[in-house]
Amino acid sequence: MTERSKAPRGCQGGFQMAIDTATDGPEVPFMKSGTMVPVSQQKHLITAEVDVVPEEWKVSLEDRPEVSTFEYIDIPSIDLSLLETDRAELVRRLRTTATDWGICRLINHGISPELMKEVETQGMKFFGQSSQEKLKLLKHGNGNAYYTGINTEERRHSLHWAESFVMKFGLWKTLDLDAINGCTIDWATADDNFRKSLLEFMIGLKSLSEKILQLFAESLGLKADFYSDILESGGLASRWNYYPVCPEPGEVLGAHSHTDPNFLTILQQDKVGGLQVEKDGRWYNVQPMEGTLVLNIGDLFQIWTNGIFKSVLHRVLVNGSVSRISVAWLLYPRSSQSLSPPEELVDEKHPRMYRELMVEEYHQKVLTERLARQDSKVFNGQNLIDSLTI
Ligand SMILES: O=C(O)CCC(=O)C(=O)O
Ligand SMILES: [Fe+2]
Repeated sequence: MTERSKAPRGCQGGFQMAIDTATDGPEVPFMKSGTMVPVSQQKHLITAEVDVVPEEWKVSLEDRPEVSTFEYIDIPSIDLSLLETDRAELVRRLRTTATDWGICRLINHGISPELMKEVETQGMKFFGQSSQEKLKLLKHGNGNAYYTGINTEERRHSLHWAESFVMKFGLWKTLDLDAINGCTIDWATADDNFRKSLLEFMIGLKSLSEKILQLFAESLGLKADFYSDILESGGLASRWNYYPVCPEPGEVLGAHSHTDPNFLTILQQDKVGGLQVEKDGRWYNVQPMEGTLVLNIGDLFQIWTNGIFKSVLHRVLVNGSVSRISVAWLLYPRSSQSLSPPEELVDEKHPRMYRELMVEEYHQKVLTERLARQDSKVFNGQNLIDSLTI
């Protein structure tokens, strides 16, 4: 094994498998025949280099965003400074948000504007590299850091107008500079100062997550530390998304509608906008607001709360004049975590909704489902969750 292909500590076994499903996100890893074509034999089309959108990349008519029909309703904003002044109100708001929307904007979350700026700047530098440089980072085997942004002629479904860079940092408890070095070793524009900033960012993210997990537990009437083990034996990954300027923005999507198959996602987006969420059958824009983060509930959280919290369906529109970047931080419980809801969430009025399963099994199902799909629709976790209903 060469130095470069060494896996960062902690990224092994069942956890690795679990993390694979979610970090691939909206990406659908199948080819025409249902088998993967080796990367060396694929005909690459780099999204950013395409002038005329090929027909097969276009989304079907019923999935095309009709911009003129959007209503303006903002997603809820949650101000975490309420922690000091009115904790009960904060808990109440978080519960309503997670139940009604599955998504909110976090204000006063504790991560500094300077660190957020650094993440955005470095992300732009990464995607600004030449295609040649980025193609060196295509996924080979079980890599813990890889680039996706190529589309191949073999694919049948309409493709995402996006490039991504995924890093699987491993377990929270072993998250240190070594883990970051392992994931960024081939990131040519990254330097040690940036790696230190990334570690600082993740420390901030952990402290924010600790607070959020406690508040969510309280909002459900559970012990405050009910979810705390996630920040010990669970893990963290991130997906850096780049949406190049698109010559025909109304005909493609940056990400097709999907739910996140992990537990919780914390998203940083730049000021461009494009993220939309579904609520009661309608799509709403998630307006960017400088310095804030977006928090969204994933599939595992919905199952674990007996369906009280909602894994939100979302998608990304692209635009014709400016590129966009976002960074999604993905939280996972350990693979062997049972998703049976605690007894406090089950009673006669609220019987168990889903059959018994563990994180690992859910992620296996996601992988199987993704590999099996041959039509133009991208995998939607809500259908899979529905299939678990008792
Ligand atoms: O770019 C965005 O705003 C959302 C990205 C997303 O949904 C994802 O990475 O799962
Ligand atoms: Fe997502």
